[in-house]
Amino acid sequence: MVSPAQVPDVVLNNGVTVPQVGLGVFKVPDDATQQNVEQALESGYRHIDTAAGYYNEAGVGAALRASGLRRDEIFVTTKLRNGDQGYESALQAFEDSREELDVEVVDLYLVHWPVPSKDLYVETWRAFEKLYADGAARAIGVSNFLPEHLARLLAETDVVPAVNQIEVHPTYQQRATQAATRAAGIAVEAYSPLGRGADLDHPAVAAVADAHGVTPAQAILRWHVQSDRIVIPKSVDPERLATNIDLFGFELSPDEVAAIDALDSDARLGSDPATAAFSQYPS
Ligand SMILES: NC(=O)C1=CN([C@@H]2O[C@H](COP(=O)(O)OP(=O)(O)OC[C@H]3O[C@@H](n4cnc5c(N)ncnc54)[C@H](OP(=O)(O)O)[C@@H]3O)[C@@H](O)[C@H]2O)C=CC1
Ligand SMILES: O=C(O)C(=O)[C@@H](O)[C@H](O)C(=O)CO
Repeated sequence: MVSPAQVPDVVLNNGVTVPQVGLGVFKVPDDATQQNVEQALESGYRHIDTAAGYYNEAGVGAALRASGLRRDEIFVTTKLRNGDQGYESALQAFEDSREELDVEVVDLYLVHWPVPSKDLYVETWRAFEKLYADGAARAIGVSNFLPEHLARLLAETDVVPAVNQIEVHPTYQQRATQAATRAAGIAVEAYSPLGRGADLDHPAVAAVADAHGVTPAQAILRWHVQSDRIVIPKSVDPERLATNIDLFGFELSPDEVAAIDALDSDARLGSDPATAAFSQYPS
């Protein structure tokens, strides 16, 4: 087990701190989520990333209650479903998430996707600003926001997002979006940080992993950590779960970081934020 104290905190632009490595639970069925999160907490994780659209917030909440840890020892992120964008509907959806999670306060609440075709993300952000002002969310942020979406939010609203959670892995690095995010003082959080497993077999990754006697996943996750990104790998395998956070006993050289940087090849795995418009309600 990694001691939670070994995992560095990232200080967000409002002073709230978040453990740099967290557990993502996308695609973990609700009835398996409690066990997954409990195992993660035992392995040293203190940061969990879920979403209303993952339909497993209740499992996360059950693990929080069963853990015996104080609520303020675990950082919980959840996200607004695309179909709930809009001022009143976002406020109601937040209440629903709070109930599912069984928490008073959400640590980080994200607008899951911009859905520009609906043109509701500015109005939605106003609701997020209210939740933040009320203290119901300790930090508010966005996900899948491209530079143009960030620019509009910055121009038309008051609270600068604390986080932009975007797809980043060795073969898809979104450098322009990372740069625009950081330029606005917003932390970059990498989702699908292992390329959903697809980047693990790359020979350049294997070479770095072999040099340090670690797994390819550890090599990639250490690359994220040294590149100042918050990172939220998913694993339901207890051994992989444990090693994915065991990143603080080795360090990549600048050449090794550069070797992984060089794998960028525009290999997006997820949806395109410029056009994605799915509602995230079960069909
Ligand atoms: N905001 C957004 O739009 C999005 C957010 N996310 C968030 O990011 C999180 C992580 O992204 P995700 O897409 O799940 O992909 P990841 O890059 O985290 O990859 C997960 C896959 O890699 C496997 N894996 C994990 N660790 C290892 C390891 N050490 N060795 C070999 N295989 C491994 C997992 O299998 P196994 O479980 O069997 O170990 C799973 O198949 C999500 O769970 C979610 O919280 C993800 C997508 C979009
Ligand atoms: O995992 C997420 O957080 C996502 O938003 C997406 O992966 C989404 O749910 C999806 O699968 C779109 O194709």
